Amino acid sequence: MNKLEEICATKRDEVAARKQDRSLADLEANARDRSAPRGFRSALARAQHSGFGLIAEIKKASPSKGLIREDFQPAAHARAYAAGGAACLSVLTDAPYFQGHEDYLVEARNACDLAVLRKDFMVDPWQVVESRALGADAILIIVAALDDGAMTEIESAAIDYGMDVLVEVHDQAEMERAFSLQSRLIGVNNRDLRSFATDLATTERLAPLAPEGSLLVGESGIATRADCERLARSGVRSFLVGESLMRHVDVEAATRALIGT
Ligand SMILES: O=P(O)(O)OC[C@@H](O)[C@@H](O)c1c[nH]c2ccccc12
Repeated sequence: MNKLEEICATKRDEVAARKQDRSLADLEANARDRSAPRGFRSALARAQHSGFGLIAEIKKASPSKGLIREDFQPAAHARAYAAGGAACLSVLTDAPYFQGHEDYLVEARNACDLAVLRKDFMVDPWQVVESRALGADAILIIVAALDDGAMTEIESAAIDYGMDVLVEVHDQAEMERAFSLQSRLIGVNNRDLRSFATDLATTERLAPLAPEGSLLVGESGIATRADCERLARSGVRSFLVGESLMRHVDVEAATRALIGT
């Protein structure tokens, strides 16, 4: 079993346990009661029209690096990212591998007016309803983690709630599978979730293979403005950045230095 399969197996158990505590009807009522999602894709499109679109990630720890940030304060990080010019946020909610929590998403979203992606491993449409009930504006679909049927079902649930979907691919075969989805918001993960090796050339190689009209996001291993400029040369003007920003003492200044003009 590779790491991604292991994470997804753990997630399936977690979701089965959560389903015991929270009825779908209650979650649905909660999700429907919320005001409309904040536009995630539209915020990126706007930002990358005149500069770079940044999805700034709130990430406490990762399986490959362990604890990234000691003084972890989701609300303060969210405000610093917003002040530094991020277009949207991503918040890790997976606990076993990333030390994330749903509360971090709620705290971050309440602290600013940016649209927020729930960064977790979606294996069941039930999690989409849960995500909307928490307030998430967008979800992630990791193509490598799902078969075509599950991928489509999860996407349909998100569209049903008016949420945006970031479709994550890591190789050509996954990019080809992404064509069968409706979302044209495609993230190319430079990190191989099976080995955790990171290479920015992944985005350069896959960007030209994306469906017509896609908004592309370069994900993982991006640390400097030069990295953003490098990826922009292959037509990618939006980025998902976590660790390198989280490690700075002054997160707002680091955000501005990464994408500011
Ligand atoms: O911290 P980095 O190297 O800037 O990467 C951010 C983000 O791309 C990464 O956290 C990520 C990309 N896809 C994922 C899927 C699950 C968990 C995490 C991720």
